[in-house]
Amino acid sequence: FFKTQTPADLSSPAKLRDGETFDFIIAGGGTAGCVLASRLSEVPDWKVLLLEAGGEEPLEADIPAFGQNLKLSALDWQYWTQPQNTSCGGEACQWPRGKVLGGSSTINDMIYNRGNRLDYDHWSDLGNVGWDYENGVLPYFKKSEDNLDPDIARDIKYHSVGGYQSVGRFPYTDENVPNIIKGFQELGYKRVDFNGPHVTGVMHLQATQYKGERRSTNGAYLEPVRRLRNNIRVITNVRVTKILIDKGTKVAHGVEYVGEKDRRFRGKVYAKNDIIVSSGSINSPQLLMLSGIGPKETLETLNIPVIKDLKVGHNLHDHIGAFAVNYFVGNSTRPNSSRDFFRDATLYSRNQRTGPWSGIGSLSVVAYTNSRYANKSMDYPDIQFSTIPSVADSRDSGFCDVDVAVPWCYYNRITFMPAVLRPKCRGYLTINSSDPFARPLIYPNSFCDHQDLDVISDGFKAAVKLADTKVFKDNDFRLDKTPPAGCSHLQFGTDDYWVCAAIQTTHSNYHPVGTCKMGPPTDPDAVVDPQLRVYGVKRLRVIDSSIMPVITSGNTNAPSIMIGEKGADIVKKSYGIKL
Ligand SMILES: Cc1cc2nc3c(=O)[nH]c(=O)nc-3n(C[C@H](O)[C@H](O)[C@H](O)COP(=O)(O)OP(=O)(O)OC[C@H]3O[C@@H](n4cnc5c(N)ncnc54)[C@H](O)[C@@H]3O)c2cc1C
Repeated sequence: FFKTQTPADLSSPAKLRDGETFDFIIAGGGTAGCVLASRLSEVPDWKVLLLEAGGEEPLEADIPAFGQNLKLSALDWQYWTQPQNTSCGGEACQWPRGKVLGGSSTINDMIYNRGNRLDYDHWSDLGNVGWDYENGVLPYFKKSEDNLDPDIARDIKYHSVGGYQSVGRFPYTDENVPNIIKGFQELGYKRVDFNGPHVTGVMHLQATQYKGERRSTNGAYLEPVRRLRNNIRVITNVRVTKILIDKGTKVAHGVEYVGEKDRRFRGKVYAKNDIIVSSGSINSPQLLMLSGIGPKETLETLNIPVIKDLKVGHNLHDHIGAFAVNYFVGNSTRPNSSRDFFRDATLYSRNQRTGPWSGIGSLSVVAYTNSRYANKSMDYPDIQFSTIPSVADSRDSGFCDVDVAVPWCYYNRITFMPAVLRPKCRGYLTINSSDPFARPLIYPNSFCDHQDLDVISDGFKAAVKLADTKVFKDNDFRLDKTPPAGCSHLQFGTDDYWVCAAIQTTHSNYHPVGTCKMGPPTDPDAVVDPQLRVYGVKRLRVIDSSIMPVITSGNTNAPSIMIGEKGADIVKKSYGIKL
């Protein structure tokens, strides 16, 4: 599935000539990289090169319900963590990352969530001048946004129309979605727009989509401009393997690249202005380390000459969830026959992107609540629920003979997955080879601190309460009390049971951040300053999700778009461009 690429895409590296010079080089065409390429190329005098290891975005990635099939496909770097005994039952956890134009915004679940205003005020309090909510980041969320839902867009303090990134509710909603929302409401959750003034509560979420099709940042920012502007070059299937930095002056002046499919294809390109690393939270730190920027001990062991000793790869954290609370759904949305399936295919393809394929099933609901540690008076919840659809018995799914996952829209079970929004634990990632094609080693250290287990346990308990609501009973949502492997000796619902279930069924929310931490000069762990410049190296910046000093309290795609937007203005300003 998703293995095909066009001949033009595969031959893209040949369009790059060894030794060429540009004004800016961006390493990585993901969420932030596409935003940057689009915004920097607004300056007609600047020649911008975007290098992306993956290929062009395939049409299949546009279908919302098919998101599950993108994981472990050729569009995914297919990372796995190192096994640790406090998570994923002691096994490696799956950490997908987009390897395609648009990066993770091309394979993600499209949930549009900016996080909490207090997250950004905290960044600012840490010394990151200019990154507070009201004046520092809200203007950039709004600059990017083209909100399609009039009931949300009318709140012009928080929302806007006319930006590159379309945001709105999916055209299709199945009958379970309003019932799930009602269930949360019965428990006292308020209906909110969590991208607006109030966060704690439940929302029929908005997504990075346009009329039933995914809008990655490639589709939103790059596609509309790349063929109209002759000062932007986009090269796919090329991996940046090293940043070229003068050892004496410590000035970054170019990059080495290697063809992703044909490694004989290689060369160097140069930048008159900045090199911008936008390779994401796993690959950005890897690229810096390969280039001599990182922990001295690591680099010396691998005989990589040290340019700058920095805590690259540290401060790794993510929203950690677990699959411990599942409900069978009375109103199964599975197709009864192949005829139903083809009806849905026709609705989607011929009927202007309508029908079940134009949505993501129960995943359209997000709710926020507080654990015992959160201050309830602050509207700063520390638990987020995702409502993940699945087929209870995939052998009975009608898809068993096909090598694809069941689309999100067909399900008879929902996992109410709480995620720890502000984890105490920090992990790290490192390299054990100077080969740029070797995989970095990821140590998330999830649930290393008991407080994180307490928070998720409070989330499980809150999710179980839904079973008592009238709407869940009336609609035959049945709590599945089957214990996860390794927990059957414990009584369902006890504290020990929840701790066991968290460790056995750990699930990343796919939001790793923090590995090239932004911080003031006084922060010994900082890799970039608040202008996103790498400490100790000139003309080198990191602009992507890896710079977050502390993870935002929500999904991380919208914040990565904001970082791209704000980063572009920071760069423009530093070169005297009037904004
Ligand atoms: C499966 C999945 C589901 C998710 N669901 C959601 C969701 O619903 N909502 C949400 O808000 N967030 C979601 N996220 C998280 C969100 O998408 C990411 O936080 C965000 O996309 C990160 O943006 P980025 O620019 O930092 O990195 P990325 O978007 O990952 O971009 C990095 C890019 O750099 C390229 N690259 C890497 N190394 C090199 C190299 N050496 N040379 C050249 N190119 C390179 C990569 O191929 C990639 O295109 C999800 C993520 C995943 C993986």
